[in-house]
Amino acid sequence: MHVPTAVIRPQLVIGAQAPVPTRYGMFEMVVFRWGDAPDPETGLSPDHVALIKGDVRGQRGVTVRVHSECLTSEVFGSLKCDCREQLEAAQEEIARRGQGVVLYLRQEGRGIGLANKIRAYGLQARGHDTVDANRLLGLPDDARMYEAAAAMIAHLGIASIRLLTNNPEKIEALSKLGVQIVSRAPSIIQPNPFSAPYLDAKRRRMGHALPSEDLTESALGEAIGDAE
Ligand SMILES: Nc1nc2c(ncn2[C@@H]2O[C@H](COP(=O)(O)OP(=O)(O)OP(=O)(O)O)[C@@H](O)[C@H]2O)c(=O)[nH]1
Repeated sequence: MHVPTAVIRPQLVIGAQAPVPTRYGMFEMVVFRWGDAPDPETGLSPDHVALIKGDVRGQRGVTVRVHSECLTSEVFGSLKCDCREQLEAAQEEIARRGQGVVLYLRQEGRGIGLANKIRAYGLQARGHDTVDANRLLGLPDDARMYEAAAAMIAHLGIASIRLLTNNPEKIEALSKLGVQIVSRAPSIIQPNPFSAPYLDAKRRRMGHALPSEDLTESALGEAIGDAE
């Protein structure tokens, strides 16, 4: 699918496009530039990515994963969260269906930036959960914005989406921005002993639609079982 180079809105510009072979098959990668320059406070890059499979223009119910950057898991293999596995599962599913889009948004650490996220990890290492760690730093629980995602969906001409997410705020934010969401599909990753407290906090404190069992106990139980 060719996406014409254009200044779409004052804030959104298509920078580049090329096919990229991935371990899940071939995707078309389109880079969108959002805003003029990295935020001087956070250093956040305005470059977002659409990883496209198949023809999505004018299509309804296109499978879309709106995914926020997580350097720790996606580059370094951190086990503290489910981000990397969610991204991989989305690519895998989209490849299997032969149609869909991953929108990869450069808003690390739920929008607080990498340094703040690592500060928050320092507090989590001392027993605070993901929400309290942000608050102790004087930062919002979730600082993400989805204007760029909505503009990218509009530019790709996608009529409506089937969104892969467990996060009700993501659904609400995208809907408010005019994205037509026809259905939601869960993105459930089996917890490991390090991610279990984080997934549990996402469920209890951030309202994510995750299994209601005590994830910490079950993951720790499994890990203990494995070690025996
Ligand atoms: N501040 C903070 N950010 C985190 C932590 N763990 C992961 N993240 C960030 O959380 C974000 C997760 O993004 P997504 O997977 O797109 O969204 P989500 O809110 O988990 O919702 P889903 O669509 O259900 O996956 C990424 O930006 C990660 O970098 C943490 O402990 N603290």
